[in-house]
Amino acid sequence: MAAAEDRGAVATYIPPLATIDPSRFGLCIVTADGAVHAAGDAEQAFSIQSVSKVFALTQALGKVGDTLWRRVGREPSGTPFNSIVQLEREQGIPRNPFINAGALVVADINLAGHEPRVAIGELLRFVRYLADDDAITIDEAVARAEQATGFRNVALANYMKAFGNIQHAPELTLGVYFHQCAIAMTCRQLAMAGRYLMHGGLYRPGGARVVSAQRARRINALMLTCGHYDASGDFAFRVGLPGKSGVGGGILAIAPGKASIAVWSPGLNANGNSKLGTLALERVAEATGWSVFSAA
Ligand SMILES: NC(=O)CC[C@H](N)C(=O)O
Repeated sequence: MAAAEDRGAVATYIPPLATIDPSRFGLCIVTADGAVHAAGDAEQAFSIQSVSKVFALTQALGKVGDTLWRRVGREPSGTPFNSIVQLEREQGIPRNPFINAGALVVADINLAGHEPRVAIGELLRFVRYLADDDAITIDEAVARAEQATGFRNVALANYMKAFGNIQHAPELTLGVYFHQCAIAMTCRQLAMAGRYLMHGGLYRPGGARVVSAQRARRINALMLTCGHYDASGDFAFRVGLPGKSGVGGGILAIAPGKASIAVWSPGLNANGNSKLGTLALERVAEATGWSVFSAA
């Protein structure tokens, strides 16, 4: 197949991300039988950014169950990841847990009256467990940079606080959010961490239950409909898999019952999703027939 020339542009609004080499590309596929297929820079750690919203949502649902949906919607937003416009009309209830506003409410739920480091530590332990890898860390430089430059997120948190949908001091909730975005993982670690979503909520076939089958199904549904913001429709059209992107250039995609796939290429398209990563997933889905809309 032809090599893709245009890799998109790296995110520059978070300064450390601006320095990442756009020519990097990694792919890892963990299939249902546990086999791991890695290619390119699959062992290189990158900032998972908004991919963390999947794990944070799973953690928050574990804490408060379906009462979470009183504070966060389940509809695609049709707006960019950092948009504020719907919040005024919709009384501070974000459309879904994968736009920044929704992820901030999820972070507020995970904070649960503790110090931010408690919630962060809990999420990091959860991700390490899912990936079966204690080497996963948080990139403090990225977290600090987001804290220093994340004015839109500060605005979102304060705006929702005014509606009563942020319960802690906004700076504490933001601290949780910025640190979860700064988790660094390799494609291998990310694909491993996504296994519970391919196995109907199980750690591995016959293994421990991470979430109920219903919850895994619902998280996958949200990834399909909302995981790529205002490009979620296009991602479903081209790839046909539940997926969650991040501005670090990573995407986690799930083929239920078949595979957990992580791809990383730092160059982004206009919607802030990995350009080459999306193309790679499109080709993987085409070659394997894994689209959830396939007849097979
Ligand atoms: N889409 C993303 O990955 C955005 C995450 C980033 N930390 C932000 O809040 O802006």
